[in-house]
Amino acid sequence: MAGTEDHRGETSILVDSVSLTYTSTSGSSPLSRFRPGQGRARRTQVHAVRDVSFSVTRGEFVGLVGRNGSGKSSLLRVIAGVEPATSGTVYARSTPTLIGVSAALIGEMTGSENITLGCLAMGLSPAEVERARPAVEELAGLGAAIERPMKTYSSGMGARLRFAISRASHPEILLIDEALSTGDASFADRSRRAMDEALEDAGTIFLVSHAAQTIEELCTRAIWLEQGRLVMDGPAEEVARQYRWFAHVLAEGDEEKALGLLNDAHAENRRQYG
Ligand SMILES: Nc1ncnc2c1ncn2[C@@H]1O[C@H](COP(=O)(O)OP(=O)(O)OP(=O)(O)O)[C@@H](O)[C@H]1O
Repeated sequence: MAGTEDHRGETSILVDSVSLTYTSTSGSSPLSRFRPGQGRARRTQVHAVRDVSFSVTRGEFVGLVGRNGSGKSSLLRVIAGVEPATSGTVYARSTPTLIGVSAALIGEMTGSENITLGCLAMGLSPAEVERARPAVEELAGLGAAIERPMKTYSSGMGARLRFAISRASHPEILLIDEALSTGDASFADRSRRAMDEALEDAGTIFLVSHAAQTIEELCTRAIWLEQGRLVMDGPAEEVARQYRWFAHVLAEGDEEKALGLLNDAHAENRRQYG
């Protein structure tokens, strides 16, 4: 486009030694106060993200992959700024849009009304909302259900609407947490096109998924987390291949071998990418 500069290659996000520790209190029930010595609450800590560092440039599509509880969503929430890091810093060139959080939608309202609400919440003016509406409705692909209250939608339909709304503001940095896995095949197609457009805007996309295949098909780069630590950061195909092998070995019950693969991948990553 005339007059637009190509910003590809510029750093859009820098994650510098980020850790996130959740502290929760457990073991105290109001009734247990009747029994002396039993009412003391225990504080437990979960180290969800441990000393993770990387930088991402514009035009990159980064997949965060790892097992349940490996820290993917927590890291995404820190990048989005909805969860403060316990230590370390995230520098972002513009405000990242996290699907599902930015669009604070209301179940009693129709899909159409929620488009208005979600777009206004992302900072669009009423006129911009009306201009964006046809594209949002097309991407969400809900047909006549767009006039039904959102609480009547399946979780996949809700995810589609949130994804479509989040694209309306053309954010430079888009964060997606498993949204795609809830869509059907035709939605997957449309969302893929929407993501290609986002990358053409010289944007940056993060996608969280357990599925190595999704990461491999969509992303240019992948970051593999295990117990909050960065195991590997590299080309999506290579990371997905090694993660898939690790998950397979673990599913077979060979924990020793899985640990060996984890250590090898980590060592290889340090050797190649510092
Ligand atoms: N609000 C919270 N309070 C306490 N612990 C939490 C909280 N949120 C997440 N955790 C813990 O932090 C760890 C990382 O969780 P997180 O949701 O980031 O993992 P994940 O890789 O996204 O998992 P999944 O693939 O299952 O969604 C887990 O041990 C989880 O139990």
